[in-house]
Amino acid sequence: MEYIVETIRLTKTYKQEHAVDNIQLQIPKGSIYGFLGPNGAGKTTTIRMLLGLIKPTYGEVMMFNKPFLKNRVELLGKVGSLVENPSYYGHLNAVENLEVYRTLLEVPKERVKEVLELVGLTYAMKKKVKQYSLGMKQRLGIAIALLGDPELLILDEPTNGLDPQGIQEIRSLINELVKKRGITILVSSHLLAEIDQMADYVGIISKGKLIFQDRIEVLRKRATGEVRLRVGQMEHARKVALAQGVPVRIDQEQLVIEEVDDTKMASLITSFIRNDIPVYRIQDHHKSLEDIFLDVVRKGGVRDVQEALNQ
Ligand SMILES: Nc1ncnc2c1ncn2[C@@H]1O[C@H](COP(=O)(O)OP(=O)(O)OP(=O)(O)O)[C@@H](O)[C@H]1O
Repeated sequence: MEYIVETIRLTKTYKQEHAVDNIQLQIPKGSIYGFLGPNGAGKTTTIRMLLGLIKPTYGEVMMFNKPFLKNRVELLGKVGSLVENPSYYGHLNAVENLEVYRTLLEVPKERVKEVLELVGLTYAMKKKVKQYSLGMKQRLGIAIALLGDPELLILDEPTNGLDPQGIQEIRSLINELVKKRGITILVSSHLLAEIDQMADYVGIISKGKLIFQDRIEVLRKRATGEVRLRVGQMEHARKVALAQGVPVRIDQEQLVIEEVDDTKMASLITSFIRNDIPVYRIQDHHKSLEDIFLDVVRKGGVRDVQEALNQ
């Protein structure tokens, strides 16, 4: 597998606190890599190191198979980024704003129109940016990031603060960029649902540690189902189930059974009835990715990830 970005034991320490702790990111070429973690987990610090905005305390960033620090100027020429709020001049319109960056990057004049088209802002290109909505400002930020025709686009929480329509627009834009232009995108978020809808790879960071990294399907596959029963005489019911060889646990006053086939379920219910255990409710419960993510983050360790995913 070809990786556009690979970090080797990347670490950033502030006053002995690990903001980023020994992480090995692997971002495959042509992927949308969702970098997921709760606020304060270390996403922005990692991204800042990837872009050379801050220096790692330890470890290394490899980009396009080259050490970042020794090839910084060349490598940054292939990267576009939107980190925190995009900087623009409110009293200028989108074309004028883009022109400022275009001159700095020394790219052809036509590029301004192309990127406006790409992010869907052509219709508002003559409007002063201070009159833009937050979503439009974010799209302008992405347009600026795209000016240099990057091979890698790094977006730090691009949907933060947007309304559902704005979020949807940014999401389609990201998907389109990968499909049409074949670029690689690293996009961070603290919302799993968002990453789930656009990323094909996911890295989960919690308290500075990368606690999961793989294709998003791997995470999804582990979202196995369970059956939840509300019964009387909970402890008695648990013993009856165990005696039948059905592993169960008690959670929130419910009996929880992992994937169990219909025959086994039927005989379990029959046993409950024979034992005078009332069965009030039976529910099929599919663990959502959000449940898994929260489990993983709450437990926050590599061994625990497996545990949480297998639960
Ligand atoms: N310049 C700094 N000095 C001291 N501590 C810092 C500094 N920058 C970040 N931190 C700490 O590092 C940790 C990770 O912060 P970071 O901003 O990378 O998290 P994040 O995942 O991007 O969260 P958010 O989405 O809230 O920005 C936090 O505990 C933060 O307080």
